[in-house]
Amino acid sequence: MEGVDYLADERKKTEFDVEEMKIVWAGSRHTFEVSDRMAKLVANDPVFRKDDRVMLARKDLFKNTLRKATYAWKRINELRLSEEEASKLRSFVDEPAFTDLHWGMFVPAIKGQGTDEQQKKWLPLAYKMQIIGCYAQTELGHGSNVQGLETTATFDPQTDEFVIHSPTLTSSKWWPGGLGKVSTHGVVYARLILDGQEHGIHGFIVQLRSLEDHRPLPGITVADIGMKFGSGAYNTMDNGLLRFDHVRIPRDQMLMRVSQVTRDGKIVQSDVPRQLVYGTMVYVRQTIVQDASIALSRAVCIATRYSAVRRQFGSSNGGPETQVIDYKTQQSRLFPLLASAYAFRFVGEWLKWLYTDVTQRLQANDFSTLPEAHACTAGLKSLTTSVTADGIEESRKLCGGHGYLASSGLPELFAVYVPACTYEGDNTVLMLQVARFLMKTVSQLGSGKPPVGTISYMGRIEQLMQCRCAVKKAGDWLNPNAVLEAFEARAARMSVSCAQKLSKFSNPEEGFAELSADLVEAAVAHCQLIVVSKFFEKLQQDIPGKGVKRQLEVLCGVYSLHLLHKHQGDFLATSYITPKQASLANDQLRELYSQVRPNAIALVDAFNYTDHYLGSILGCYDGNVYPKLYEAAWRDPLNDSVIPDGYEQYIRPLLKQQLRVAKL
Ligand SMILES: CCCCCCCCCCCCCCCCCCCC(=O)SCCNC(=O)CCNC(=O)[C@H](O)C(C)(C)COP(=O)(O)OP(=O)(O)OC[C@H]1O[C@@H](n2cnc3c(N)ncnc32)[C@H](O)[C@@H]1OP(=O)(O)O
Ligand SMILES: Cc1cc2nc3c(=O)[nH]c(=O)nc-3n(C[C@H](O)[C@H](O)[C@H](O)COP(=O)(O)OP(=O)(O)OC[C@H]3O[C@@H](n4cnc5c(N)ncnc54)[C@H](O)[C@@H]3O)c2cc1C
Repeated sequence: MEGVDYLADERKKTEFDVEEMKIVWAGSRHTFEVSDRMAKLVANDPVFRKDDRVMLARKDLFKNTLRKATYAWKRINELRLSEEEASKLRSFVDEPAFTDLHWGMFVPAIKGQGTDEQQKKWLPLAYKMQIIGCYAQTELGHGSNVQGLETTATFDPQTDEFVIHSPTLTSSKWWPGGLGKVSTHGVVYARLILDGQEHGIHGFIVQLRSLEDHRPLPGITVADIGMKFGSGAYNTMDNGLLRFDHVRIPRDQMLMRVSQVTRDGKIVQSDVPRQLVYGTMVYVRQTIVQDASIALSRAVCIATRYSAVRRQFGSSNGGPETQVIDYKTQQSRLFPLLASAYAFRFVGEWLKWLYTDVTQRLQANDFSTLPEAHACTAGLKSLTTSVTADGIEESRKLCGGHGYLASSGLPELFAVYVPACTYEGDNTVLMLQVARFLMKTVSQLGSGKPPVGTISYMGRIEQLMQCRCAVKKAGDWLNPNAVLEAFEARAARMSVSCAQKLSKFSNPEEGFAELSADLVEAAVAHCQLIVVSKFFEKLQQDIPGKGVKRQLEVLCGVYSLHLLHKHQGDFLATSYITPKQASLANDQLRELYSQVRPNAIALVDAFNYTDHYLGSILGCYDGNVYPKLYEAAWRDPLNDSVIPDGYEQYIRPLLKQQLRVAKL
């Protein structure tokens, strides 16, 4: 029935101010208002419809994305939207497109690695989209190992140019988004060669296609790499391959903030550390952490609303069956994901602050916090995307059979999201970077340089190695200090244990390789500690609104205690807690689930997602799931006719043949 809210009874149970929670989720009233306005603008514009997307073949899918992306750009200009509004609008269009890489990597690469003059030349063109750019780093043979890239940029002093070349098949650029069919330019990463000497990997702005007729420029071979995981999904994006045959570019198209090449072919290193060539990746990893909370909250919103609508078993005297959300098993799978979405939102907010802070310091030539920023962005990108990808799949299972329907929105969300575990750094490779940072920190303890920031707990290493958990009853696990000490002791002890094992190897690199699985576990423990501690820090802030802070405390408890329960092997093995204390943590966790239950629908309403953005019948705001599923089935092209295409050709002859067999 039109206009009836089937979740109204659920919403009546709410114990907190949802409108205020929306502000907390958005980050500020201003961000909430911008988001809300942009989401509605997209939802109310028929050009941005997306319910037909899963039916489209690749070429139509791609053209459809071009249409939407260019229409979005037209609206951005017509409405004179700010950068913040434009970026929100693009995200609510909710379709991976070349514009993600243009705005998300090409522009930041020029901003971060270009000199002032280079920025002055290229950014205005990019801002007006008079050129469209991509980020061309990965090659067919090398992705994770950036130092192993094979594309060369050889300086020719005769002509004052670089010659960009792909010497082997494996040096072909492979994967860059937007490259396949759209980009006119790319920031291309290549080995710098000066007078026969190699000088590491650097970024170069290379024009790829003509601005007149879009044909590849001489010496350039470029194409799409082909279909990817899932139908629809990420196939809206033209990930590309690219080969260079001695392509010449002017010397001033090498991005020269980190190192400069002079007219006579000499390299001059600025004070800036060489790792800044990787700066765009640090920036993007930070944005990916923010995206993780969005993707996870979408899945959780769908699974929570549907779990309140769906009923199975437990009917007595002909009354309604039990809502599946009331099953403790459903709660123990769903509520930790709900809590994780909030936890990732807050750690993402903090990481954005950390990134802004490190950027300002870099501008003032203070490079001291760069290693921590690298470790935090790498580790949190890895942790949050892994949990989110698994969480989307778990949400699909939480919706039973209907979760497998495309109209649930979950299969497409999963297919679009899951490469986040790989792009911008494979998650294991990134955790190993965190492990290196941890081992370096442990090795420097006692050197007089106290660890700071997220690693400062290591400064209390002696206390953390010896302390024992003081919890005596379940309620003691609600004490933030008890929880924090548990996570700190676990992380510190796992790192120290790895460091001790490493010290037994005469070759540290061999030791690192041999112990890498343990090192990844220590890095995960460290990253989980960061998320838990940033959640607690959020709770220290002034949070207005009836019951809002209380709900967040409950979610923080769920987040930390479900981790403690899941990883109790770590906590027990490092002897910080006893089996009894582990069991008390689980008792407290169950109690917290009961506190989440009446607020579950309101907690996902606080994400403020429009039905358009969610793109899910199971997650629709009014909970009127069954009629919508029934109607959607009839819209499938297969139901255009009662007798399917192919009946005469295949089904009828088959049935006849079976008759003949039966007669024999
Ligand atoms: C329903 C439908 C819609 C649903 C929508 C849902 C929403 C989803 C959002 C969708 C968004 C879509 C957007 C998609 C965008 C995709 C973009 C993807 C782009 C890419 O993938 S670009 C390519 C990225 N490539 C990588 O990340 C490569 C990974 N490898 C590396 O980073 C390095 O090579 C590695 C692993 C760090 C090793 O480098 P190496 O030089 O060998 O380094 P060492 O280990 O020797 O370390 C040397 C030294 O440097 C320090 N270091 C390393 N990296 C950095 C850094 N980045 N910053 C600072 N310092 C760094 C390292 O710690 C070492 O320091 P020491 O002090 O120990 O010497
Ligand atoms: C959808 C998508 C979009 C992308 N967009 C872009 C783009 O716009 N621009 C761009 O330049 N690139 C892009 N990429 C490429 C992406 O950045 C790389 O695929 C990614 O960095 C992983 O590198 P790889 O493919 O070489 O993986 P590999 O390194 O080959 O990984 C394979 C396996 O080896 C393991 N492994 C590798 N090294 C180690 C190690 N040292 N120790 C232990 N295990 C290891 C990994 O954990 C993994 O299990 C994109 C990729 C995808 C999937």
